[in-house]
Amino acid sequence: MNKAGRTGAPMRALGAMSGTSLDGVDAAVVETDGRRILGFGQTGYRPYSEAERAVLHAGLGHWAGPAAEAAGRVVDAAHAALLAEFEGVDIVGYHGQTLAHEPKGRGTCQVGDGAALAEALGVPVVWDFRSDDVALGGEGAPLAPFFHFACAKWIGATEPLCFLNLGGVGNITYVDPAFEAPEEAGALLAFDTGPANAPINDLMQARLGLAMDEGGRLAARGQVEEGALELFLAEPYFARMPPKSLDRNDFAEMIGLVGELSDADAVATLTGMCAAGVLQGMEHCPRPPARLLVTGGGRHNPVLMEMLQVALDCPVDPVETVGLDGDMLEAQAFAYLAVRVAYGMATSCPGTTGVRALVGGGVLSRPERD
Ligand SMILES: Nc1ncnc2c1ncn2[C@@H]1O[C@H](COP(=O)(O)OP(=O)(O)OP(=O)(O)O)[C@@H](O)[C@H]1O
Ligand SMILES: CC(=O)N[C@H]1[C@@H]2OC[C@@H](O2)[C@@H](O)[C@@H]1O[C@H](C)C(=O)O
Repeated sequence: MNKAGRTGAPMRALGAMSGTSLDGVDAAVVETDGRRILGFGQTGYRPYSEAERAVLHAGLGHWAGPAAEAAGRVVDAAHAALLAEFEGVDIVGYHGQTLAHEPKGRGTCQVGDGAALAEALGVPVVWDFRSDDVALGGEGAPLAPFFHFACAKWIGATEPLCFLNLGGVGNITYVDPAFEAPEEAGALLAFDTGPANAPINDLMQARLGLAMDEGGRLAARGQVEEGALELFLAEPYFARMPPKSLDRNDFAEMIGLVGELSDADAVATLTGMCAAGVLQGMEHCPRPPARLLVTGGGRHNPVLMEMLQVALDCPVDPVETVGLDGDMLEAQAFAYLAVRVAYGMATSCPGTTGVRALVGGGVLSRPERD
């Protein structure tokens, strides 16, 4: 930890994310003063075993109780093992695993014990990033947008652009880099676009015993079923104005919409639904973005990328095109956000989560022996 705790002093922050795909833990170092990105550092990945993934799956939708506690133990152990490989870290941002998310209802639930991780690593840990935002009337997600703003500055963007994350769920951030700071009104607009890879993975698993549609190869052989796509787009979520957010399984019944289709047509249609949600969402951008930069595993799916590119006037590229790491952007985001929390800076605002005021969410736990 930066012992002085002086706002503005650069820190070496380590962020860790266990995403909705339940594939594993990503970890990455960012050097930052909480405003600017000063550099990127070491990255790491620790996949969950089949048995661990089953425990996490069983925990989805649970807010407490044995299933949630078992998931928490898996998440804590995987993070403790992976993060111990990193040296010279001042602070850790520990997102944990979202088990349930109902911002306008029961709240939001990420398992992972930051206080225990701080003890295990001997480093201060920021965790429980989303609860304060939800308590203040926000969606609690997405939280990466403040980091996307810093990324836009880092790549020297001068025109408005969008970052699109295609994980289990999709989320988009419109950034206007003409603003000085992310919390200024108009600098950011962000929201979840709809389901992304989660329904594709779930269908591949259920029908073929495969984890994903690798390279979009099955979707490439199928046709999008327009009737199912229309029913999907009639979901009230798409008519709602942003900001708005989703739980991983909010659209689980979509698999039913493609239940009668062949494997190839079903996966093509789910892929089309993911793209359609993004395209629908982009209509909310205050100005047409100069480009769409795609992060998350969906950028490896050429069928999905092509569906976006043919429908949009601006270039659609993976974030690697501008020197960013699309496998690590979310982990880097929570490294960056941890420093902001430690310095008492905002991590969300009305444009990103719909919260009424600026919020600096997150709990800071220091180890006893710090
Ligand atoms: N080569 C590939 N071809 C097709 N799809 C891929 C490929 N690689 C990854 N994916 C998809 O991306 C998913 C992983 O994406 P990612 O790691 O961004 O998700 P996540 O971070 O867990 O989710 P979220 O951002 O919603 O929390 C995989 O489960 C798979 O569906
Ligand atoms: C509640 C929750 O965990 N939401 C995740 C999820 O995964 C993608 C999308 O839905 C996004 O809203 C969010 O994660 C990213 C990291 C975020 O908060 O920006």
